[in-house]
Amino acid sequence: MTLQAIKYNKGKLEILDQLLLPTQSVYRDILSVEDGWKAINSMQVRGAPAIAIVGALSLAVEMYPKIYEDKQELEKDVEEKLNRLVKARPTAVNMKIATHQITSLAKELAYNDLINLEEMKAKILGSIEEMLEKDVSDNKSIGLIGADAIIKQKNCNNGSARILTHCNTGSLATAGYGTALGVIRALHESNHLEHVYCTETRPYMQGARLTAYELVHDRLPSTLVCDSAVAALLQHEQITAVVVGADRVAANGDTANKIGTYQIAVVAKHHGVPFYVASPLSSVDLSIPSGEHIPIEERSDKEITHVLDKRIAAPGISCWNPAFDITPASLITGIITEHGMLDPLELEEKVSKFKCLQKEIEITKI
Ligand SMILES: CSC[C@H]1O[C@H](OP(=O)(O)O)[C@H](O)[C@@H]1O
Repeated sequence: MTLQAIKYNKGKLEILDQLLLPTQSVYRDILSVEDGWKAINSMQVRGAPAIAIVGALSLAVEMYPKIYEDKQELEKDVEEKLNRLVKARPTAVNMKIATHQITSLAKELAYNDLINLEEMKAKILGSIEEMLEKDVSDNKSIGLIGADAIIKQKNCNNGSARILTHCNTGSLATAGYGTALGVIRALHESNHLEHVYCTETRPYMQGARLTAYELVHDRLPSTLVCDSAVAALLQHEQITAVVVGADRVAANGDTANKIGTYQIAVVAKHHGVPFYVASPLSSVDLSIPSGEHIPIEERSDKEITHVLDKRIAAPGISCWNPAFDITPASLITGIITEHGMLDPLELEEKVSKFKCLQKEIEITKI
């Protein structure tokens, strides 16, 4: 049975409450955009693609029973609700990109006299619901492309890879299969995975609580390490490659990802280990020229000073708790997208073409 962070069927949405994993598997009903906003902001659901999908589906849940006066009211409701959801978490770009795509569709439909209100509502709902399947399909493409590149590396002894990953990029961060964890799954499915190491990923512990949960669930040969053990791991183990996810990739290839990613990239460079970012186009933001323009979410001190609500840090100490950091393109070997492995330096040109093609395909569907 595959792990499902998101369960959706014709206007009924449930999310797996990731704050309770790995000890409890509890699904929560999402009955409104407000429920969706709270689930994203509290990190009951997290991961760049999953944030966008749950956000958009929470709008679909509201739209299903709603009777709109006219197409303009529907367009206004869509735009207002999606713009609210973008604010739930600032760094991952997927919700912003999904908002732009869905509100652009709503605008085009609102002013197309050949489309009536019910047809407009159906097309918007269809566009939102398509996100689920597309995400899984994109992740499987990313998995195959990334696994193929790693297997071809000179240091992949007898085609058997030893991978390090950070944070959670699997079925719990997406609609299924995962991005960086999708690459790991693809290596396993083709019998090319010798071992995977995952970091605990303090302070929110996505690695220890979520990635370890997925790896054990899939019975993959894996080991959990402290974030502080990464340099020693690369010093003592023959790591074939590092594969991480992305919350937002800038036009020049600089990448925002979970805090700790940058230091892993520096260590990988020092040890000559290829460092890949697995990112669907839905996480690439060409409107941001480089990493210093990506907003970095800062979270509460309590995430650092407490573990399971028990204080572990001295009262009175101040904290700095950025949830993400920026890995410069110069430290990234390749960006694995559903359309292929991209050199960070060619990202802007290639992705611009892919996004133009995607837009042309969407227009034909209207
Ligand atoms: C497949 S995107 C996963 C990406 O999102 C995570 O952040 P968070 O758990 O705070 O949503 C982390 O940066 C992962 O790489």
